[in-house]
Amino acid sequence: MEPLRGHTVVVKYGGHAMTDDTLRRAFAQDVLTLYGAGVRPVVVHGGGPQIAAHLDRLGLKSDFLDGLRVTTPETMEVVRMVLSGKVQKDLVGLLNEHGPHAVGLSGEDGHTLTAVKRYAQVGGESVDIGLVGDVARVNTTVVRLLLDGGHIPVVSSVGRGEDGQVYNVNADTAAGALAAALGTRVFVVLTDVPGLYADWPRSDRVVDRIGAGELERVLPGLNGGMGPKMEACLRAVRGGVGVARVLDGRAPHALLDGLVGGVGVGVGTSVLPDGGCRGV
Ligand SMILES: Nc1ncnc2c1ncn2[C@@H]1O[C@H](COP(=O)(O)OP(=O)(O)O)[C@@H](O)[C@H]1O
Ligand SMILES: CC(=O)N[C@@H](CCC(=O)OP(=O)(O)O)C(=O)O
Repeated sequence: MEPLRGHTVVVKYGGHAMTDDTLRRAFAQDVLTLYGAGVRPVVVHGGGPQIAAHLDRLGLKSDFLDGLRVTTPETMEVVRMVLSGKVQKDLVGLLNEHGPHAVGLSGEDGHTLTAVKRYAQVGGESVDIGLVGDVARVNTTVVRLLLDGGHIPVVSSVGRGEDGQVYNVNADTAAGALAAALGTRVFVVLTDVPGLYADWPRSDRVVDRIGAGELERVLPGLNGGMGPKMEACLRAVRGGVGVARVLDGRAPHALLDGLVGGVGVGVGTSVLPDGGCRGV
């Protein structure tokens, strides 16, 4: 952990690690261990399954295109409520069981994430998927204020457009953009697979490490949730992040084990910047 002392680490928290109670607690412990060791964690959380469950309860259907949820104004209300009002608050509560460490904010707050409408790319065509946003700009003022005040920022991936509209931003995208804006040494993405499969679905061999140039070449061929995830990693390392690590959040303490183990020890997939690894 020593190489990370005093450094900011952005962690995208999602997948199974978020729905299983034992894994949730292990994740919170890991974040607090990092914090206790002088690392400055920032958590950006997902919540796709929780949004789906709530939409279902309300009898609203939702589809995904290009790994992104088609978001009507009605869906957007649910996304905002579930992410900022439920998932974020539950996580902050868990992190604050032993002290007033974590503070929740949405990308809307303090113009942290300025969003711009994003279209899905399907078969070479741009398709309108409603109120889905990409991150056009990040304002790190509030996140830095919280970090400098000794807090753990917990950020929901909802953005505000310059048109005043609220946008649903994929959480991987939001996390990668925030990591790049903060210029962190490491960006960690917890997910439900061991890493990037080299030849999915034909094989489940995991890519140990991949350079930004190579990732850029394979990115258009990635589908499902892996597209936005790897795009976020690419954006992070191209934006100055030292290394992006995709780790299997189904393993308890994946975050701490991954960071302590370091790059290239067969844990998950590491995305390296063009000039080589500058992180752990
Ligand atoms: N090349 C690939 N490598 C790994 N997973 C892939 C790949 N292509 C598609 N996938 C799918 O992407 C999923 C991960 O994305 P997603 O479900 O959005 O994760 P999360 O919930 O962690 O954000 C995997 O469970 C897998 O089914
Ligand atoms: C545009 C878009 O797809 N937004 C996502 C936001 C939440 C998210 O990304 O959650 P996970 O990380 O758990 O998938 C959604 O509506 O599901």
